Order: sequence, then structure tokens, then C-alpha cells
Amino acid sequence: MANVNVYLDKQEYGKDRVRLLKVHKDTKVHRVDDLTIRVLLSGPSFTTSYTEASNKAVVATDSMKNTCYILAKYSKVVDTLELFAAELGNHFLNTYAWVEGAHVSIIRHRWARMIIDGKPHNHSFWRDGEETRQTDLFIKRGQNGTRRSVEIKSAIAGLLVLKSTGSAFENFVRDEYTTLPEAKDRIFSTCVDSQWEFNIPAITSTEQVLPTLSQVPFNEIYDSVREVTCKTFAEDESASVQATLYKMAAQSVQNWKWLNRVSYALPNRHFFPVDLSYFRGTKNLNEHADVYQPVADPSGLITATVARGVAPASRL
Ligand SMILES: O=c1[nH]c(=O)c2[nH]c(=O)[nH]c2[nH]1
Repeated sequence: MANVNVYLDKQEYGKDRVRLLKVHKDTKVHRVDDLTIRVLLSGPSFTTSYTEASNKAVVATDSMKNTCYILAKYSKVVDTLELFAAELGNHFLNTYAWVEGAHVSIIRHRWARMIIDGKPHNHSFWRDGEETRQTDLFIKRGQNGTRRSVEIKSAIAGLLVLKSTGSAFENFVRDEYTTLPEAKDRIFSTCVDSQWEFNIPAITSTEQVLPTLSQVPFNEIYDSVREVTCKTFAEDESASVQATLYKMAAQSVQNWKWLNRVSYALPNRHFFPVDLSYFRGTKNLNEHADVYQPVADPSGLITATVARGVAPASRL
């Protein structure tokens, strides 16, 4: 090996894909939280585990998995992903003095209550889609070791939607590369990924992590972003995916002082009207279209982030 200087630039380690189902049995109307958790720890103390094969500071990832189950057993906040992630992360900082940062990501899988004979069932659920709710939290020690600083981003992933009218795409660049016809009325279908970044109040001590974060209505914000996404998708007379995306993101930043930035990634899943003129001159294009061919690949991909405040001059 050539004698070239190298150094360990970054490291984080932990357990991924910890699967856990919490059943809330406080009343006979049970609720369930089906979670996939990732916990990653970091700090300079872990350097020698990489560079000198020393496991002295290493908390086994198996123990991290066990901790997820124990905290889920005793926690009062499993149903608020952001608070449960904070509780887990703070636990690792409180328990192991040499851990500087904990990165906790939680995915919640859907279980909707069954309706049986027209009534919500007490303890039976069905998977009503692959959409997930997610949170990504990073908690680290502050200056004096007892302060905590927390960054939280939450998300909706995989919300698959389609509207059969109320979408157009016209007046785009036409040149020698263009074959796409102008569309006054087209299908709009996308699989929504949306992420929102929280404005978190300062946390003054280890004991204040949950009380401080509890001021933020995480569950209401999730419900609201999802509602705004669906309502805007359904009601907007869409001029393009870009224009509809911006309306969705702007509303949530305006609705919630707790949100600094809202991002969307919207694939444009194309459905093109099939030219049926080969059969007796059948009309199925433009205003005659009602038979479409879904196109699996390629899709458009429209992404943007809307932030609170006034754009810096350089961005205008
Ligand atoms: O809403 C759209 N935005 C685009 O940028 C685009 N490009 C394209 O081919 N179709 C669409 N649709």
C-alpha cells in the first residue's frame, strides 16, 4: 500500500430495520403502531473502533435493538413518531456519556381500522396502501453537555394518487425535439413524497427534551400536510405538476409556524391516450380520450422546496 495519509472522516453506526408493533390497549378500542426503526450513534469515542479495532466504547447494535423494545414498552408517546424518536435518541445520550449524537429514523406502516357491518371494528385492521409516515431526528449534546440540540424532518412517502381530469400541460417549449402534444385535459397521477423541516424551540436540559418538543403538534401537522396535499391535488385546475406542487408546499409553510421548509418530489406518472384510429377511425385523442395507456417508465420527476421568508436577492 502506498504511504498516503488518510483519516476517518465520518462515522455513525447502529441498528437498522428494527421492526416493532405496539398495541395500545388502554381501551377495548385498540390502536396499533407498526414501526421500522433505525438508530445510529456517533461521537469521537467511536473512532478507535474503526481505526484500532477497539470495541471498548461500542454499545452493541443488538443492545440498541433491545432498547427500542424496552422503550416502546414503557413509552407514553409511541403514537407520535417524532416524540418517540426523541425519547429514544435522548435515552442513548443520557445512558452513554461518550455518545455525542443519535440519529433516529422511524417509518410507520399503515393499518386502517376495518369497517364491519358499517361500524369501525375494535381490534381489526387492514393495510390500505403502501404509503408511510416517517420521521428523521438528530439529537446531539449542546455546549455544557446537558443541553440538547434537535433537528427533525418528517415525511409522507409513497402516497399514490390519480385524477382523471382537471390537469393540463400547454405552452411549453416546442422545437425540433418536441413530439408531446399540448394537453388541455389529461390524467395526473403521482406518488407523493413530501418532507417538512421543523422549527424546534431551544432545549435547555436533558429533562426538557420531551416537554419542549411536546409543544409542537406533530400529529396535527402530519394530518394537515396530508390533507392539504390531497385537497390541492383534487381541487387545483393544474397547469403543470410544478404549479400544483408549489401550491401544496406554500400552504403548509403558511399554515404552521413550526415549519421552516416543505419539500415535494412528485413523479409524473404518464397515462397517454391510445390512438385507436386504426379501428374504424375510432376517436380517442384529445377531448375524445377515455382509454389510456399507463407508461411505467420513464416518468417525469418534479421536485421543489418552499421555505419561509423572503428569497435572497441571488435567487430572484
Ligand atoms: O406537468 C408537467 N410538467 C413538465 O415539466 C412536463 N414535461 C412533460 O413532458 N410533461 C410535463 N408535465
